[in-house]
Amino acid sequence: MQNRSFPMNNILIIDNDVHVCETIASLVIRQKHQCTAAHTIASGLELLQSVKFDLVFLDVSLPDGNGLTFLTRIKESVGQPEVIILTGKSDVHGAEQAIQDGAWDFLVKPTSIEQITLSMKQALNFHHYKKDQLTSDPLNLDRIIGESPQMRTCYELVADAARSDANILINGETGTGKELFARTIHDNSARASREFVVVDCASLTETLIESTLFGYVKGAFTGAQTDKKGLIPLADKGTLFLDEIGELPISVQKSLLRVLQERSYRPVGESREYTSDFRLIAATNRDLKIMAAEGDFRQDLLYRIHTIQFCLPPLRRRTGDIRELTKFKLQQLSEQYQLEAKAVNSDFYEVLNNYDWPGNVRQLFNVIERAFIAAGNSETIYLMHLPPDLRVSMARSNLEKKEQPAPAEDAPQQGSTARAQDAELAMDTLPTLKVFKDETEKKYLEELTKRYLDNTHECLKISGLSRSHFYALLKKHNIQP
Ligand SMILES: Nc1ncnc2c1ncn2[C@@H]1O[C@H](COP(=O)(O)OP(=O)(O)OP(=O)(O)O)[C@@H](O)[C@H]1O
Repeated sequence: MQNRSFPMNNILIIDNDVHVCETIASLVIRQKHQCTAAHTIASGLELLQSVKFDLVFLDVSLPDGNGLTFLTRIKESVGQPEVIILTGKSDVHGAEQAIQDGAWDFLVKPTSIEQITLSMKQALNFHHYKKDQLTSDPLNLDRIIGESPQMRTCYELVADAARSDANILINGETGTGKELFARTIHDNSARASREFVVVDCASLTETLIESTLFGYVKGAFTGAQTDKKGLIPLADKGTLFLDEIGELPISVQKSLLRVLQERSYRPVGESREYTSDFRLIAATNRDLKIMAAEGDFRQDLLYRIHTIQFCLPPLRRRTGDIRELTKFKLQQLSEQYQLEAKAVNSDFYEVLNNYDWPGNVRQLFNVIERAFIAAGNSETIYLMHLPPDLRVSMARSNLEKKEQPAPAEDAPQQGSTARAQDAELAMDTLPTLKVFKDETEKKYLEELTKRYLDNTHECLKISGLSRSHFYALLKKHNIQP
């Protein structure tokens, strides 16, 4: 990104500390920008409704509320400004979370003048760069639904990713759209006319890796009755998508690293080496940094795959998108089943918004489809058309939310599971988090496969897992499907 100077920008400071406002205002004016201060959230929001701001400095502890809770509304206001959070030491965790939700930066008070100036310049550069890009070369995001600020931040990264040839790592819980985003990057890139090749890393074993990735020639081994092209040559001039890279056995990671470094391969049974010019996108729902620290993922492979990295937000953190996603799915279903469009009863969305959606968009779409089918010829979908198991867990989760203080945003579970975990956590010696997570995951899968014996389809629907991820987990925990 070039460091350009821009005509006068319009900057808003929302902070109840008059001294902070004056310091920032004098800086802003020295840079020949225009500045306004508001000392409460309410007065700041009122200004944002009618005036186009390019940048907002936002305090966290304001007299009428926590500034972070208004981040979304601020980013959605008319000027779609960048936001720099001003925070005290005690709010740093929340501020870090805000960065994931689309804030540009956070500054811990007291902050140096240099730091404020640098952050402001970078945010304004980015703001104008983004606007230029949007007008010059719009992205095709036809298949992706969502206008929440979190999603808009992801679209900006998609734009960067599509214009570059850098390796990309997409993080996100199951069903958040990692594959959809990977395809969208490919479709918007210079490689769009070539193949998008999906490699299911969960199924790559040591014995399969070479033949799957590189292909083989006839007679290379028993059963090789014809030549077979591997996935790496298929991806030549296109994109290689490594799905669920966190499930890749450590023994296989070294071979993969070599291919990624050299971009060359030799089909099994061939003597010649070939090269393949592919662009790499990897996806995972696991924290590869933690895995690398624990020795479960190669550090060198991690460096290799994450030149650009972004994290897709879970649905529960962008409930504002649920309505559009539901409408999109209903429209798709009425075309698929050739039925009249169905409307949704008014309290339907409220219930959907209050649920935690562990399986994210995939789970939401499955639930909508089940409700659509259950509604039969009815023109309206009512709450009673939602799957009973989901209604029970939604009701339970609603009740518990009312009874308990709100859990931390990234608390992994809720409801009865959380209670069971609470009991386990009462033990004298705590296990490592990894051991605890693994044990809980195993118990969940054992219960799931016990309840829905022989019904993989149902297991996938309930858990919100993809088929390959489900089987990878069964393999990991040695559970018979
Ligand atoms: N923002 C979105 N707009 C429209 N559809 C979406 C969106 N996000 C996800 N989906 C849909 O949800 C389903 C799951 O998406 P996808 O397979 O890309 O998720 P994933 O993160 O790769 O899941 P997993 O980790 O389990 O493989 C797909 O049908 C996809 O089209």
